[in-house]
Amino acid sequence: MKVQDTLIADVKIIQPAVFDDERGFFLETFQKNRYLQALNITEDFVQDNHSRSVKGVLRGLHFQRHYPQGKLVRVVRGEIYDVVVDIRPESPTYGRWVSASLSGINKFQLWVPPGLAHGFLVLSDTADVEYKCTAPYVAGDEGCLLWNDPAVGIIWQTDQPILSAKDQQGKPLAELTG
Ligand SMILES: Cc1cn([C@H]2C[C@H](O)[C@@H](COP(=O)(O)OP(=O)(O)O[C@H]3O[C@@H](C)C(=O)[C@@H](O)[C@H]3O)O2)c(=O)[nH]c1=O
Repeated sequence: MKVQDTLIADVKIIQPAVFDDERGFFLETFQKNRYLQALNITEDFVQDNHSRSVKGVLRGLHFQRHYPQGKLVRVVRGEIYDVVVDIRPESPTYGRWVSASLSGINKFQLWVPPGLAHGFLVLSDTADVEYKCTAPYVAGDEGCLLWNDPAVGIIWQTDQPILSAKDQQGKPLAELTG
């Protein structure tokens, strides 16, 4: 596998080794020792998630305040524009964002370290997204950064995404702390 750095030091794009043959393909989507070492992950994964969304859905930008989750994200079918925002006030890249195109075709993965905000826009007719988390979901601990906060300036590929009621109430970066 190849691990690509991004401008947020801890956020990595992973290109797994894919073995194609006449039957189809095979890949390892996680292997504990290799991934923990390559991504500098110190915690175990304790939860796996799967969501399906239709084209134009934007989920995010989510984080948990007291129980931050590291997330290893991949797309089984379809394509997403996956985005991470550094919301750690003490970080040298505070307020910066990075993106990656993840699809069932490229099989790329994105490592989102604990404490950052994560979200994605669905580019294909539907997208099945699976991700491993280093901490369990804690309802009520969730925070939501406003997807189009001008202070962050994410370049999305739509200006009218389909949002949940919760995600329409996301907060600007400046209001997340305190
Ligand atoms: C995230 C989550 C949701 N749920 C429930 C709560 C709710 O009834 C329903 C849908 O929840 P949400 O609308 O929060 O789902 P969703 O918008 O897909 O939330 C996810 O978005 C992406 C971008 C992330 O990074 C994830 O960590 C998570 O926050 O599923 C769980 O039971 N466990 C979970 O881990």
